[in-house]
Amino acid sequence: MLITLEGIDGSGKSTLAAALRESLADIEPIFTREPGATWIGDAVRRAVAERMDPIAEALLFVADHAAHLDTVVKPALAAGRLVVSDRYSDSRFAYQPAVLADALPDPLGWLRQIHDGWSIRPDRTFLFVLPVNEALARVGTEKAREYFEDARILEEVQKNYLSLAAADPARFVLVDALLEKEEICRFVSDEIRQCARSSQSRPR
Ligand SMILES: Nc1ncnc2c1ncn2[C@@H]1O[C@H](COP(=O)(O)OP(=O)(O)OP(=O)(O)O)[C@@H](O)[C@H]1O
Ligand SMILES: Cc1cn([C@H]2C[C@H](O)[C@@H](COP(=O)(O)O)O2)c(=O)[nH]c1=O
Repeated sequence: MLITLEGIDGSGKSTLAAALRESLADIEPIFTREPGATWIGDAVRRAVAERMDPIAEALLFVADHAAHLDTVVKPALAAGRLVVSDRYSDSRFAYQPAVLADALPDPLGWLRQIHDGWSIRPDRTFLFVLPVNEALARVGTEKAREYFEDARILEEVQKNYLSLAAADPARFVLVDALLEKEEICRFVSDEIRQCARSSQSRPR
């Protein structure tokens, strides 16, 4: 089973992933992330840091996804493991249209087409939702900000995420990211366990 965690920068995904390592230890999930599960992830981070052309940047994110599926996700699913990915294809569908609007007539359509036929659809996606100003306050100003960590871009990204969730309510579960970390972890752990039980009892 494939679980993904999505949401704007600073919404609490990595914090939850760390907490799930303990709360789901008995079912031994594989924890992974995009970008960064492969060396292509390093190239993506460089592209973001250098503000590369948005089409080149989008294609690097897609290349990272393909390598991530090949080296981590597919082998783990084939072995019957639960996979939890901190960011996945919905990050592309929410972020890249916010920076590709001037480059392409239909960025989301283009991105969906590129993923068609080979990507794997998650079984459940937890979407962390919180006000952009709170997310930016959490990210802080100590480290140099990536260009995505900007109020205007993140407002657009969050709007895109909410549209994706509205179009696919059977897959998306909205998480109130303003709740206490412990409460979020309890809620998501329970949902994942429930989802794992129902996928085991479903006829194959
Ligand atoms: N529920 C919460 N309440 C208050 N603060 C939180 C909560 N969850 C996470 N934080 C804090 O917010 C900051 C950002 O959290 P985190 O790094 O988990 O976000 P993220 O979604 O993984 O961000 P990014 O996508 O930029 O990597 C951290 O300092 C973390 O301790
Ligand atoms: C997978 C993916 C990520 N991004 C953006 C989102 C973040 O601003 C950065 C890096 O991710 P991190 O969780 O902060 O480490 O990249 C994106 O624009 N498109 C994607 O597909």
